[in-house]
Amino acid sequence: MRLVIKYGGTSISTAKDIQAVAKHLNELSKKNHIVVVCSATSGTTDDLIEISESIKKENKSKAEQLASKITNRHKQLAKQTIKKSDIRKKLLAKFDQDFAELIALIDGMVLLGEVTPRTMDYLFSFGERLSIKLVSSAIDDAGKKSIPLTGKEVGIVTDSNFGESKPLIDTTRLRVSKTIDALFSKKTIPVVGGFVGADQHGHVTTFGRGGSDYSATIVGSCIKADEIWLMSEVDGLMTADPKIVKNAKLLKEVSYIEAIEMALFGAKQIHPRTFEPLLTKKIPMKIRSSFKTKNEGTLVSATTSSAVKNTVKCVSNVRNNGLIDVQGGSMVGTPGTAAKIFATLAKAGINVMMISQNPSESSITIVVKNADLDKAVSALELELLGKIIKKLDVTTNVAIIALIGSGMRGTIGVASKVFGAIEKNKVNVSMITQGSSELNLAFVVKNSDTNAAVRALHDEFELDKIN
Ligand SMILES: Nc1ncnc2c1ncn2[C@@H]1O[C@H](COP(=O)(O)OP(=O)(O)O)[C@@H](O)[C@H]1O
Ligand SMILES: N[C@@H](CC(=O)OP(=O)(O)O)C(=O)O
Repeated sequence: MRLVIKYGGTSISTAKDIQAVAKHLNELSKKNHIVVVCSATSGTTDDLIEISESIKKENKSKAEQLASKITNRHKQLAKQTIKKSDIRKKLLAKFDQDFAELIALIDGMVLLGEVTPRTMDYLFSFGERLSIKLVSSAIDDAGKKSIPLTGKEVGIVTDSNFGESKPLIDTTRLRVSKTIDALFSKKTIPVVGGFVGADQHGHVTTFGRGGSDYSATIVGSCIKADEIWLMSEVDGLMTADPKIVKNAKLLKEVSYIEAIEMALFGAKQIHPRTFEPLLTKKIPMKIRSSFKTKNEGTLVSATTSSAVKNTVKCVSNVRNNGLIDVQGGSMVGTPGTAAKIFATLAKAGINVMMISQNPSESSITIVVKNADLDKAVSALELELLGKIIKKLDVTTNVAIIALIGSGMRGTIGVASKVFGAIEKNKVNVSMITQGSSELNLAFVVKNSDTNAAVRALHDEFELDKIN
């Protein structure tokens, strides 16, 4: 089989885990052609983001401090993970080159006072540059031939939308399949850095947070993989975040459309575009535990043969959003109002997570990420306030709670069950929507009510008894 196996940061953050991953890959490579895709080690991308924040605040010493934290963590991991001294020495020497470049980059950014989306993507790419070398060296150490490749080196070509790029899929397919086929014929295991690509001019780009999942499916579709596995600390897709609901159950099978809804509403922090490359080729994906390798995890495919007849399969949540209530008398019966609002937000590059319009048409409520709130409000204020909009009310720190499951389609009484359970828990709901496909029912609560709402719904729909 041709397999693409992606490891999240949580699977490659201790020497013991990296050694276990290398051993597992060694076994798998005896019968399969494998491509490994790695995220940065846990916390590294967050540290790199903090470096960019420190540079913006002209705090160079904080940025350098964070860079040495990353350096020390990786050197320590290299020393603990790699047993053969020649492999370890080579790895440490390569790390030294990367660290020198990271410090030079910080110097340059501070000197120019330049923290543009392009320089940020270049900075953020260091996490995966380091992790692929570590994992590839561990595979060599375990006795197999391997090579680390950044997204750019493997041939992932994207547009120049830094921070949220998309692949130019035909160019990417040509380049990636050529690189990987050549390595397969030399029995070398490619370890590809997730999250990162490069535009047509060779400038490093990223896919946005969680983007390594997307890298795995892009590579998988380019090489016509038989299966793609996403390995992480959890057993698979669960009926709710196991960190919130202790008795959350593993979902054995879900369809692509259900998985897309789950990703959009925060389940397992999967990148929302992850499933796109799989839809036409119908490549099955498994979401599995990197620690319990015998477990099958969750199968995500075009159809589910599953016996799971539950109306609802998952209660997911996305915290840290902002709610904007757009009001204005002249919006009533004025065609094109909603279009103008969304065009304004789209022009400002804002991703709208949820929308609802009050039946009297006098207000439209929009949910965006907290991080986009400032930009969204100022765009609406500049372009539309005093014209079609009379007033903007803003609430920060809200969470979206979503119930997901294709069985909800046409099922009567789901909403009343939901709001009955929520009311019993004294949680206040500020906005409700149902997707036209009836695959989800989503509503907004205060961040601080998230756990109570998720647990109440998990109990109400008896998801701990899902089969
Ligand atoms: N429905 C869900 N099923 C499984 N995990 C979930 C779900 N919702 C949230 N999670 C969380 O997703 C996390 C795993 O995703 P992620 O952090 O992306 O892993 P990695 O970095 O290893 O790829 C877990 O820590 C888990 O708490
Ligand atoms: N390192 C990137 C990409 C990624 O996908 O990470 P993870 O698989 O650990 O969520 C991030 O933190 O966003």
